[in-house]
Amino acid sequence: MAATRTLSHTVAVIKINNPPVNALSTPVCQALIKELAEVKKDPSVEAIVLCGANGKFSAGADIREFSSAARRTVSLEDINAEIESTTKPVVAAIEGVALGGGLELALSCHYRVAHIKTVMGLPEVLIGILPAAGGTQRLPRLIGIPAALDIIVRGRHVPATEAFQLGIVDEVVPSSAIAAAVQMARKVIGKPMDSRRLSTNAVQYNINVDAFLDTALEKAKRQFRGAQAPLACIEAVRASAQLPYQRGIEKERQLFASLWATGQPQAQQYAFFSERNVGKWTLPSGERWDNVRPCQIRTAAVIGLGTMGRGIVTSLSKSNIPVIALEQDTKQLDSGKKAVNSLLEREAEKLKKQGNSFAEGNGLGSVHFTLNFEDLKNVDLVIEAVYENMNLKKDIFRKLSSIMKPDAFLCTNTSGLNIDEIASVTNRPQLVIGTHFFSPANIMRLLEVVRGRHTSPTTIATAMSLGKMLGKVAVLVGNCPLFVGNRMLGPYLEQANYLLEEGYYPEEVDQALEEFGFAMGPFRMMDLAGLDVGWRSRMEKGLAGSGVPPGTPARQREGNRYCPLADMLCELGRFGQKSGKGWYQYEKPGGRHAHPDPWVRDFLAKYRKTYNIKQQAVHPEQILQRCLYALINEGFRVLEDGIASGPEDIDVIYNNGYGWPKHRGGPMYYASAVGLHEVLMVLEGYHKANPDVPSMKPSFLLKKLAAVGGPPIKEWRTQLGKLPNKL
Ligand SMILES: CCCCCCCC/C=C\C=C\CC(=O)SCCNC(=O)CCNC(=O)[C@H](O)C(C)(C)COP(=O)(O)OP(=O)(O)OC[C@H]1O[C@@H](n2cnc3c(N)ncnc32)[C@H](O)[C@@H]1OP(=O)(O)O
Repeated sequence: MAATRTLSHTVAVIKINNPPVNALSTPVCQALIKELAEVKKDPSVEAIVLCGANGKFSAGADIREFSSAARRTVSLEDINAEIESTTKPVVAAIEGVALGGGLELALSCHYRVAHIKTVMGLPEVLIGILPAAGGTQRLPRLIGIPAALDIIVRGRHVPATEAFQLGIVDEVVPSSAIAAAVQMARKVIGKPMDSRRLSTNAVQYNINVDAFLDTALEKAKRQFRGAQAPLACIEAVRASAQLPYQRGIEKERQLFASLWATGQPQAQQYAFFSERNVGKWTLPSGERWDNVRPCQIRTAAVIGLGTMGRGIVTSLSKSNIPVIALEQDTKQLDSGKKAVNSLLEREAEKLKKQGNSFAEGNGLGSVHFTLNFEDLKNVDLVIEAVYENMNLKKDIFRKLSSIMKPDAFLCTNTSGLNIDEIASVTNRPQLVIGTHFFSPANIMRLLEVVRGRHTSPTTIATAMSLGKMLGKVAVLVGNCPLFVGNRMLGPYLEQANYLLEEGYYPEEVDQALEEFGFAMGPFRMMDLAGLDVGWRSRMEKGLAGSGVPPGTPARQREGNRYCPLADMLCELGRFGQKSGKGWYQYEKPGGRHAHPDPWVRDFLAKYRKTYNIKQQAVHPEQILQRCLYALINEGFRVLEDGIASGPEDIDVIYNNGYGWPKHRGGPMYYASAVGLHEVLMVLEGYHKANPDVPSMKPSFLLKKLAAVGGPPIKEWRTQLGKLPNKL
């Protein structure tokens, strides 16, 4: 039953029932219409309470229906209008979540009562659309333009206490919201309701709305880089102030239709479901997320309090897991402790602003700092987060192996080293796993969980469940050099470097990719990460520095093209932000504002002259194709090698760890949207002209998928089924 009805004295309680989140699917809407019609004409009913089953009001429209062949036959706004015009008072009893269409439904009720732990909001912008069931018109009428705009454009979840302060709900209760709503309904029977019908009110404001919204629009264009939904949200809110309600609704609908035509909602909704699907991992042996039980992690330890370790400690502590943080000497321990404390204070501040606080015994109090490995012996799980050096990591794992209790999980936060080699020095390779966090680890949502050859299904389940506890999106990947995200970054950065050789400047390449929607272009990103990191690794591999065999041409390694520009910068001490100079110049070492550097222009001009390279004209389209198709091609190789279980996994990794614009779905989704044939043609053309760049040789899988007509992304798995799976 999509909705049920009971009677409490003269109050009818209509309950939405559509597990797991009471989405307002077509059957739910039909049931609501039926129940409403019946209670309206039932003389024994004097008031109505609307609520959701299983402690959740509603997570809004059923997103799956948006793209399904069966188009909605019922408009949510028509139901809302029906509720609002009812002469019997309607009270929403909000528990758990009231999101999107769920909150819009509640806004059409005459009163709202919320349980104190509820969150509500209009998060449609995060799936590429705008609230299209009257939300953009009713919310500004209730709480004013600035507050409504903030909620709609950011799509943020508003806690019940804040919702009460803003006037979204009339009452917040610590116990049953349904019981409180029934009480309220009985109180308001017979009271005048005109002012409670939001659509009949005018928006109140004492600001210059146009100027305010124009500023918001400019800011959103900069902040959301090409995403259309935030801009449409602002225009819809403008309509609430300028137009009568009904015309505002028409505008809302028009904006929705234009957004849909951009293709961005489809990409963002694909990203939404991909994020949920990556948690449903399956191993070739048949073990899966739903048949392997994770172990409970009651205590954890982190080794190394550098940038990554500090973030990981904070993340664990924020999730109420007591942590032991270990460093090798007092100086590093003290500086790590100071940094962790300051991060935790910031987290506590954020929670305070949201009306929450750390529960007693959690947060700061749960971190114990130590120099002594023996202190770790009883924890359930340890995460090693020292710098990337195989010998150092092996030493630590040897030690852990002898100290830790036999069933403790040993995780390594490497960003690309071999998990099997690390596991090989332990007495429990089945309990060793890679947990690759992204910096800053207390903020970035991605966690690559890397399975080694001997890692057990229980260890995988535990690491994946830990990711969820930390509020991260955990993606299971196989063990290969650099895993998935960093491996794909290699060819992307390689092309960015080649573009500099050929005549482009760092700021031009960055600009093209930032306009595409990346949070940061490749050169800004390299400056932030530190150019010395890659340099050291290239030296270790004999590609740079004294390890290069004598007589090797400067722009060649092992017969292939090589760009030595980054090595040359490092030799000059230009390591990026940390040294105040890299691909850009900064106000000081550690400075964060990148300025184009005339020195770099001069350096590139001399370099081109030395190697007789003719400078080419700048084509932003070429920058995109070269960098993005190189990345995508490597993504296909990752799939071919069975390192990720599907294109969605890669897309989730890029959306959440590498600043890929979500409104473009992810690199593999983007390839399918551009057309696999088009991607293949560009790669083929480039590779024919540049056979010394092997990373641009079209992958077997791309060719195969293009040959069968470039099927939609959801059908790629049929081809993948025939390939090896290294998970
Ligand atoms: C031309 C096209 C025509 C289209 C016409 C449309 C007309 C438009 C009219 C009205 C528009 C209304 C706008 C909306 O309401 S859009 C929906 C807005 N709501 C959201 O964005 C909320 C999304 N959900 C969440 O944020 C979370 O799921 C949350 C509710 C907070 C619960 O989180 P959590 O407890 O972590 O659980 P999961 O995220 O794993 O979700 C559990 C399962 O539920 C599925 N789910 C969640 N929300 C929806 C939804 N709104 N519709 C469908 N399914 C949903 C989710 O996928 C999980 O499923 P599974 O277990 O199978 O993985």
